[in-house]
Amino acid sequence: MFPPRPDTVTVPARPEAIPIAARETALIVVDMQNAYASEGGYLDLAGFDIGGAAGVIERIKVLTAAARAAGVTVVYFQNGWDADYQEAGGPGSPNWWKSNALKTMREKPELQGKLLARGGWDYDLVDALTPQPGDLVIPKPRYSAFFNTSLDSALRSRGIRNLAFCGIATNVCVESTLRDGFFLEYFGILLEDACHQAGPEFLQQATVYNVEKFFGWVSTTADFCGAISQKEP
Ligand SMILES: NC(=O)N/C=C\C(=O)O
Repeated sequence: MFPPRPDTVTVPARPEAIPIAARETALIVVDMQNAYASEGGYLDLAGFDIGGAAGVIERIKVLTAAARAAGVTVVYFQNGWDADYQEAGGPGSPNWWKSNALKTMREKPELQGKLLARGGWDYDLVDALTPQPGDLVIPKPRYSAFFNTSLDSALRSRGIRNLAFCGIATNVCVESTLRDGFFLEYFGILLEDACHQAGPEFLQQATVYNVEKFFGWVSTTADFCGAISQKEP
């Protein structure tokens, strides 16, 4: 049990409820780009099932509205690189070997320049999730948003200590960023029904287990929105 704090609301979560203050909390919307959530985007073209994306978009709409109303900072990530893929790294980077977007473009040269390139449709956030004034949009070149980005400074300068995660993919960029946040002393909350995995369903369960047991807390859209909508005492 956390010691009681007078200025917090309590988010129902596993393994235990977690107290948060809205002004010390960010809703982290991971990579809700056409690449990850739209038919014809990178994940779809690379053969991943994006069937869960539509439901995730609907829940993120609810989360972002509740967060803004409660004074929780909304942060959108956009994953990808410059149009010439300099930032993706060449064969000297493990990213060049492991990125399924880069591999797909090497296998299908007609896609070259189309996947995850800044300025293109694949890189854009889905139309249904448009950042509003006051939201932050942070580009990121690797799975973890703490690497080579302004994220840590942006959070620390605002006094943010708690990160509630939604988006795609649970087992890649969501988990990578939540884990790195743990090492930087951020409290990570995975909103399990507002995330979707890249790959088989057991990967969603694996991340949920990892977070609940080792790296943070697991909650839901309804429980998080219910908690932040209460007035802090
Ligand atoms: N946003 C993500 O979780 N991305 C996963 C894979 C990739 O970007 O290749």
